[in-house]
Amino acid sequence: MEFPFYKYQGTGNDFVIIDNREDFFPKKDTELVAKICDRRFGVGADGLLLLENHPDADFRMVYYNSDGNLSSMCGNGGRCISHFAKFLGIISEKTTFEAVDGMHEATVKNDWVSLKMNNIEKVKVSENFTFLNTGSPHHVEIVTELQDFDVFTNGRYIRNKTYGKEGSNVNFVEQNDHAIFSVRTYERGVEDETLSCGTGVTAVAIAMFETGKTSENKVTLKTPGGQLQVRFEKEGSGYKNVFLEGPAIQVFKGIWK
Ligand SMILES: N[C@@H](CCC[C@H](N)C(=O)O)C(=O)O
Repeated sequence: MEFPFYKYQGTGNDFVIIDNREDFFPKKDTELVAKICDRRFGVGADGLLLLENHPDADFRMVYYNSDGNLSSMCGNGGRCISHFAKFLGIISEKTTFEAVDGMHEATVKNDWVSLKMNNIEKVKVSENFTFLNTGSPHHVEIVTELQDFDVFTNGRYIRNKTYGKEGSNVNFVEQNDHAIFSVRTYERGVEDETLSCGTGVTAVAIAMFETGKTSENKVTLKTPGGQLQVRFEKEGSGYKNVFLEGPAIQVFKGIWK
């Protein structure tokens, strides 16, 4: 099977995106998705996204992790696929699309994408960490000397030990200033550190607000792949109007053979 694909990156979180409006892609072929995402035998990516038709929205986003399995929401993927929809001419500046966690709105201005995330209902604060679901599950833990921290070993341990079979993404954080945090993330389904995670930095911003590390509701998150912004409003015990903002870049187009 031969088909075109596009390579995208959003702060170094990289994706293969396929225009599947004609429904040709074998969606249950886990091995094919994993092979396309393989960095030696395939294109190489943290995940694969399908853009599909939707009866009431501009499009549907289908997200696979690089292990080939369908997963929960991907924030950077949502920003990249919105940029791709504009590139295809499906939308102009604003879009509404459906992902696995429901409807999302996004605004695309050149290579900058603002994505509205779902409301966050519950934030679980424990002594050493915070856990919340921003479309995907996230463990957030403050560490010292983040630059030298062993994200792979500690992230994998926490992912398996604390969260069992389902697992969780694991974010390690260091505060740089009142509303600036550095973040490194171990991603479930990639089973490695990625250069950035959109639902992860969203979780970090809210966890830092919830635990009083910042009183700002607009937070800058520095990841190894670049900088993202998250803004939000607190409502009761949850959060609404949560926006993830940053660059989304089309890197190249190719043909899968
Ligand atoms: N990179 C993503 C998160 C993708 C989902 C995650 N790997 C999971 O399975 O929970 C992002 O930008 O949010």
